Amino acid sequence: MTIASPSPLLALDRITVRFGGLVALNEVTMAVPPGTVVGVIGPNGAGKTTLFNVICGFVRPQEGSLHWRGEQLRSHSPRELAGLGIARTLQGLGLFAGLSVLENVMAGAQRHARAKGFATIFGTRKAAHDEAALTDRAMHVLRELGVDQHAKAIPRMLPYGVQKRVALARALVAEPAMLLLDEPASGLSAAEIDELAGRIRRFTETTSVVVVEHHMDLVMRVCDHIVVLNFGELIAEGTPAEVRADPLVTEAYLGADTDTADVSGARRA
Ligand SMILES: Nc1ncnc2c1ncn2[C@@H]1O[C@H](COP(=O)(O)OP(=O)(O)OP(=O)(O)O)[C@@H](O)[C@H]1O
Repeated sequence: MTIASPSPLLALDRITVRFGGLVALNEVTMAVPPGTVVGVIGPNGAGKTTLFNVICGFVRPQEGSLHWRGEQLRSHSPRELAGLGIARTLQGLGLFAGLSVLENVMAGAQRHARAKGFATIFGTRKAAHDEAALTDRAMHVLRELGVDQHAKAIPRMLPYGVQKRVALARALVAEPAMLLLDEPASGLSAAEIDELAGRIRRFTETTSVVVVEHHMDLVMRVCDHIVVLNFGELIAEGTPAEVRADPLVTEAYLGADTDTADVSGARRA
């Protein structure tokens, strides 16, 4: 498969974002075909988060266009993502502190239900039925991610890796056509990253995934296609093997001050 496959779910065409005089993204073009994992990588300040925010509708590009399922998104907002079939996890976990794990995940499902127009009217028999269905669905996703035993817990009392899975469950419960993951590996142990890699590959049975990630090992293992940004420019793209072999990519990472500068994809101890 190549990125030029017909009918991508999401297509970005020459997206340019400027913050004052700074060009955070310069004519970046990329596509996300159905059933694929697309990675966005690049050194610090390359424009990854800005790209993620453009897709989410947090940042409006000055130039260029986005198409979702062939239709142009002119001024979508983050609130409209669920209705489009897009779910996201953010760098911060973004879990509701006062809600249990199950309630957090149900909040994700309710956002989806509202977006689909199944408004819940509390106190009716239908509402009780909807509530039960949402609970079932939320429990099912928690079970799939191996954290259902924590359903009644308050998230902050749980290990960070478990909280990350809860945040993932909250995104997945909406049954998105596309899942946006911002640094899903950050703060996880090597064993947890292994598990996450397997899980992301399994997601492609039902959803496309866009992953913005510093952790090179994860990106190289899970992505079908990788887009490399540097100073807002798309400097390389291709399969993990192509990106790994691209001298421009190595050059961009040289001097990068993080331990993620190794683009060989070799696992670090
Ligand atoms: N709201 C903003 N206002 C001004 N400049 C911004 C804003 N957001 C990002 N930038 C700048 O745009 C450039 C790209 O930033 P961005 O956060 O997208 O990079 P990144 O690749 O996600 O970096 P990192 O890996 O460090 O998170 C940087 O120079 C950053 O300082």
